[in-house]
Amino acid sequence: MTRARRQTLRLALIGWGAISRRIAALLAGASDIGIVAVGVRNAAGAADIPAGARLVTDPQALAGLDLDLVVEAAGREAVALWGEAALTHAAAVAVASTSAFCDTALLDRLLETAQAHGSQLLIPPGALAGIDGIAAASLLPLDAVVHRIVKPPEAWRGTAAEGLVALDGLTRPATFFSGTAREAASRFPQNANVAVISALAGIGLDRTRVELVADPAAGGNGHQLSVRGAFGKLDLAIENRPLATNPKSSEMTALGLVRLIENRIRPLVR
Ligand SMILES: NC(=O)C1=CN([C@@H]2O[C@H](COP(=O)(O)OP(=O)(O)OC[C@H]3O[C@@H](n4cnc5c(N)ncnc54)[C@H](OP(=O)(O)O)[C@@H]3O)[C@@H](O)[C@H]2O)C=CC1
Ligand SMILES: O=C([O-])CC(=O)C(=O)O
Repeated sequence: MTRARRQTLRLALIGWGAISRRIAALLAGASDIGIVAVGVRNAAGAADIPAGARLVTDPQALAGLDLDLVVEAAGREAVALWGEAALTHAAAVAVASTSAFCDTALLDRLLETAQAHGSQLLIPPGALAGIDGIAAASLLPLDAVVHRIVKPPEAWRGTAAEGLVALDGLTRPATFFSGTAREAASRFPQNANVAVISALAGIGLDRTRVELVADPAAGGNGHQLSVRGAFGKLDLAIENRPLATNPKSSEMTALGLVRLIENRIRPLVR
């Protein structure tokens, strides 16, 4: 028997900002992946979507597009607005704005929709590396997960950090927040989506500890993860180059999403 695998993955992107544009640029030469729709809330800023893609502003317009995958890279509110329609009309939905999952009722509702429609909600690694290791380790009891996020002061501008630390004129690293992953992602939805990713891979939103640091000497957006448990010890550090068009978001987030997209269609999953 020959299994049928599609020749071309039918992909929709929700949001046409820094991450979606980077994904589209990285996939430009991929003949086996077609961006068939881009979902926006304001069509005015989306004149340059990929040729052949349909511009949609209503989540219900995802119906009838025969989608294999929807990738959300729009913002926390967009997950509630687009999530259920996407899980109804596509085989899988990957969410970048994972801070939305601090709302447990929303996550439960999306999982019910996925269950009802035979689709899957995918949590990409975001700006992180090593999430596969944490998720595997969590099959045995975990004692502690600590996630330290270190970014240059400009990455924290326009966020609640401004009320906690004087970002201008910092000469040393300043740890301005220490708390649970749920608190971190709720209060810093543009900078701490990753806290939800490490938390859902490991010991959950209320047991994962997060520290947020503004460091004038930081060469990029850094993530330091420390995991302890019955599996052993995991320590990792990654320093990501920010996206040129959004210093809050890392290049790695787009790269991780491209890997996820390719793995949905390529014969070799890596
Ligand atoms: N998981 C992770 O590790 C990471 C997650 N992120 C998250 O990914 C998301 C995208 O990041 P990035 O591309 O850098 O952000 P940008 O701000 O560059 O782009 C977001 C885009 O989404 C659009 N948008 C906002 N709301 C909606 C909506 N309801 N429907 C459709 N489009 C909408 C905005 O359009 P406009 O405002 O013009 O309407 C904007 O063009 C953010 O939530 C960010 O916090 C980022 C980095 C890492
Ligand atoms: O890109 C990063 O370093 C992480 C990020 O912005 C987020 O989690 O929202």
